[in-house]
Amino acid sequence: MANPGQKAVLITGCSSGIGLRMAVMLAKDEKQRYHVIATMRDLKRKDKLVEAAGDAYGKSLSLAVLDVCTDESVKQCIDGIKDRHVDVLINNAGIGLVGPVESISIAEMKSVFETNFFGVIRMIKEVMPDMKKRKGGHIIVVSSVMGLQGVVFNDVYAASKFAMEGFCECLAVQLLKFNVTMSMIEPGPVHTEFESKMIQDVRQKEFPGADADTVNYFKNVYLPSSVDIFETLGQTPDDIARCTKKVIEQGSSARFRNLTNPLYTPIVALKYADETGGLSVHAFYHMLFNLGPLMHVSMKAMQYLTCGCLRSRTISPN
Ligand SMILES: NC(=O)C1=CN([C@@H]2O[C@H](COP(=O)(O)OP(=O)(O)OC[C@H]3O[C@@H](n4cnc5c(N)ncnc54)[C@H](OP(=O)(O)O)[C@@H]3O)[C@@H](O)[C@H]2O)C=CC1
Ligand SMILES: CC1=C(/C=C/C(C)=C/C=C/C(C)=C/C=O)C(C)(C)CCC1
Repeated sequence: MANPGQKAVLITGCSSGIGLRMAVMLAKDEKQRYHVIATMRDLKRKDKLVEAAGDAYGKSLSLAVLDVCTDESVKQCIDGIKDRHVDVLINNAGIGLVGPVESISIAEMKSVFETNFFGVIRMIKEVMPDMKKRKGGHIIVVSSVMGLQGVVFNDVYAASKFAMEGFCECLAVQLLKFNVTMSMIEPGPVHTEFESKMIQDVRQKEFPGADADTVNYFKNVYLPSSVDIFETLGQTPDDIARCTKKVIEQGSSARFRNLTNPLYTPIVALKYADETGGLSVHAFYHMLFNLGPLMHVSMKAMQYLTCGCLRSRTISPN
């Protein structure tokens, strides 16, 4: 339970990655400003979190079960919190999906939306009415740069994040009237289980329904480039946790969109440099299919050309 003066912070998806590091960092806040309700869908996966939390476990960090895909689970978790009082809701739980669209079933696509889109909405619907009544609160959503700029072969994942961006962009305006702040965290590639699950998943699949050329472009052109991007630009989950802590500290003056990776910002900026989409579609095509190994160099060049002005538009983890 939060002590007087402490903020109650509820985080979804704390069994690994970004959610786990956010929970630990906030629970170990030097000024003890937060009580963290770290949630996960399966408490059998709690050991890594409990170990990382150390002394904070049972004091400034408590655990609860929460599956964002189930109405009852969400309601039960929020009902279990004293006065249902959540000051900061961090929607972090999410799943990835890559591959040729032809080989992905509609059921698989729906399960991505069920977690990444409806999961967030389910949480917001449960917590927001109390925040509006209290005239205060902060809703944070871990979106992605892929919620702002699509990446080839990530069609469904990007769509689920775009959907959330649209939803939250609408809601942010209404919430302002109730003194409730909405902030999106927009990481680029981050080294977590998200990356290892993606690689493992691709190794197991045979991509039925997709033609040989498409499978070849996916496996032999996209995947090596994606691995390269993770190696060149990848951030740590601690970087994202630090950015998110800053956003919480900024409270009602926090920005709506918070890009965490200045090295990825030029890629997102292409869209705003040419709103017709011509520039981004053709630049991505060129980078992927024409540059190959030289993509590395061209990304570096783009970063040098754009570094100063764009870096000031990201939230720095340092
Ligand atoms: N890693 C990256 O490159 C990037 C990630 N993101 C976003 O960051 C967020 C966190 O991902 P990340 O830490 O990287 O990946 P991880 O796979 O390490 O963590 C995802 C977390 O979400 C949980 N989760 C999945 N489904 C549900 C569910 N139905 N209910 C509750 N929890 C669930 C997982 O729990 P379980 O252990 O039970 O599966 C896990 O704790 C996601 O929203 C992702 O889209 C954004 C940009 C880049
Ligand atoms: C930028 C870029 C590429 C890949 C980007 C990747 C792989 C981004 C991953 C982002 C993640 C993992 C976000 C999670 O939410 C390509 C297509 C290789 C080439 C064209 C330029």
